[in-house]
Amino acid sequence: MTDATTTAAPGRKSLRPLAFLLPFVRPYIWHSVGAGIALLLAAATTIGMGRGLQAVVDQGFVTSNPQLLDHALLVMLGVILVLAGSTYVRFSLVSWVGERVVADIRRAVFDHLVTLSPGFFESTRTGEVLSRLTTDTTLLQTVVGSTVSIALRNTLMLMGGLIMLAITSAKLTGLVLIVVPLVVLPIVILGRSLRKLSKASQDRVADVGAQVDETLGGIRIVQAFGHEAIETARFGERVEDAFTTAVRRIRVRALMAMIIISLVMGAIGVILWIGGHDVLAGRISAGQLSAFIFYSVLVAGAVGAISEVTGELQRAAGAMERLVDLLETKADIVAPPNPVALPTPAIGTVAFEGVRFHYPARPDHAALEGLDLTVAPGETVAIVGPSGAGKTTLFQLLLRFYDPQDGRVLVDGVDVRTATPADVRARLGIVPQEAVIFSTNAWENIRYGRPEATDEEVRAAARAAHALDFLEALPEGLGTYLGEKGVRLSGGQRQRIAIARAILRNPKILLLDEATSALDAESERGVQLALETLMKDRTTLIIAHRLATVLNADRIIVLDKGKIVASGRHEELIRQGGLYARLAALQFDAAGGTANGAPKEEGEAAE
Ligand SMILES: Nc1ncnc2c1ncn2[C@@H]1O[C@H](COP(=O)(O)OP(=O)(O)OP(=O)(O)O)[C@@H](O)[C@H]1O
Repeated sequence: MTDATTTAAPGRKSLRPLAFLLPFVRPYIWHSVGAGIALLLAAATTIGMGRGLQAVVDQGFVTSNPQLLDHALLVMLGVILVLAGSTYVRFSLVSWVGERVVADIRRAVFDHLVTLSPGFFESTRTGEVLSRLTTDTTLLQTVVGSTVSIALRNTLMLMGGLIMLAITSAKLTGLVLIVVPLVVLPIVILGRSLRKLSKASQDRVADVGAQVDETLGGIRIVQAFGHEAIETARFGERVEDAFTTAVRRIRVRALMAMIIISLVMGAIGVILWIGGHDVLAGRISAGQLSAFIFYSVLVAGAVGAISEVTGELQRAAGAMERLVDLLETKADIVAPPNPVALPTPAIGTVAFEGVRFHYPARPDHAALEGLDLTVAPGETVAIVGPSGAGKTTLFQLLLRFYDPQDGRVLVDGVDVRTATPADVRARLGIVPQEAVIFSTNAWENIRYGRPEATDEEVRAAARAAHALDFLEALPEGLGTYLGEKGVRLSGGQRQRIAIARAILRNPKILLLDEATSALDAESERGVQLALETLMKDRTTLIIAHRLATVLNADRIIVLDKGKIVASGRHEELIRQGGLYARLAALQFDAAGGTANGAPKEEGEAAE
């Protein structure tokens, strides 16, 4: 398939990425073969019609034979039936393959995307990935589902038409052949700039998508800061950019169509004039000239159609190139060839040994610097430290979203780099500061912790997380749709769902990032009780923001600039003075020691 289109269109090299479609088309080879046969049949029938026309003109009109006209009509009807039937078969098969291939590509790209490490998504905008999965794949669908077949059909018409032209009149065909390069040359030249403009145009559309994603994603902040007008103006600019780029592409495209039509039609006019003289001089028959015109129109139409779809093929080649880029992006975090099995049953130990780490985006800034930490099974370690100290980074390394540049991270005594990431993550449960809620109901959101859990287990987890009461009070109980990203829930409710999810997962090691946002006393108590249930009999690392948490911890470690600067129990550390005492005075109500331990500091999240 691809080979034929490559020969059909100029700019061979630029269409090469379309070859990556082949593995996706291969499973549906029989559909493609069927479509190919239908295509051949339709092309042959169309080409045959020229001969019929010649016969009717020469024998029907010139010899005034009405019977022959009747015959011609019957043949014509047969031809129309074959043409219609084969078009039906070709269209349905080709479109089916187009849709199927795109469905497969979308799945392949998405399947691959979810395996890429978070580092990739820091350097790639979600809007761009989104546009690749939607716009780029839709382009490919047009190509596989119609453009390729248009290009193929017209290539056949072009070749068949040229052969028939030569048979009908060698002299006139010679003239046509002089014209062809004249037509092809501008296509090649303009086609190149069209390709560049098409890519630019798609990039601008991706910008538009990215902006929508960002603005709507942060709509509350946009409105809270009164940035509507600024966002509107910025969006307006993006849209206008996309429009201007599209207009430049359209101009080149229109110019291309105009040049081609003038050249082709002009040439046909000249040929008609010469051919007309030949008929008058008796050198060829009227039927021959009719057939010649028929074939010329066919050939011109084919050249026109090919030039039309060339741009589309080139755009699709660009789209395929971008998709292949995505598909070929290697995940940074993969299982080693011979992964070490973690001990069973799980022990629940965690260790950092001389860990030095910087984020890929900031090679000059160490997020963790020679960090050593060992956590015993069942121990609760509270991590405190100023903002940016590296608390969250500890979790990211444990979950193996990144690998440290130096040192080792161990879970149950096994270096996480030597084990399968999924095995390591299966031992860990995480409750992030901002609970992630998916746009579905509570059943699905809690079951995220363990997809095979029964309804009863989900309810039990919700109960243990002190979430069952409020969930059952929703209009449709646990089946109530929670809104996109859980917008229909309060902050505390979202947290309790995240806790229920972790309870259901039942991990040996818990990673908790306490919310900084102040909750009302009732919600706070619910979350606190839920956490206590969750932490029972597990190793827990908790980024602490509440007094109750640090008071209950077996050990507190104080992190500053990626290093552990102190560790011990609350009273000890307060006695020592230093960073912890200062932090505690600021962050926890150390002096008053309120029962719920709500931080004095106001939370960042305004929800
Ligand atoms: N994805 C990232 N790319 C580059 N640098 C990062 C990234 N994430 C965090 N950092 C940097 O690494 C350092 C440690 O960040 P980390 O998120 O671990 O801090 P933290 O102690 O959890 O802070 P907070 O209490 O504010 O959440 C900071 O200096 C931060 O700017």
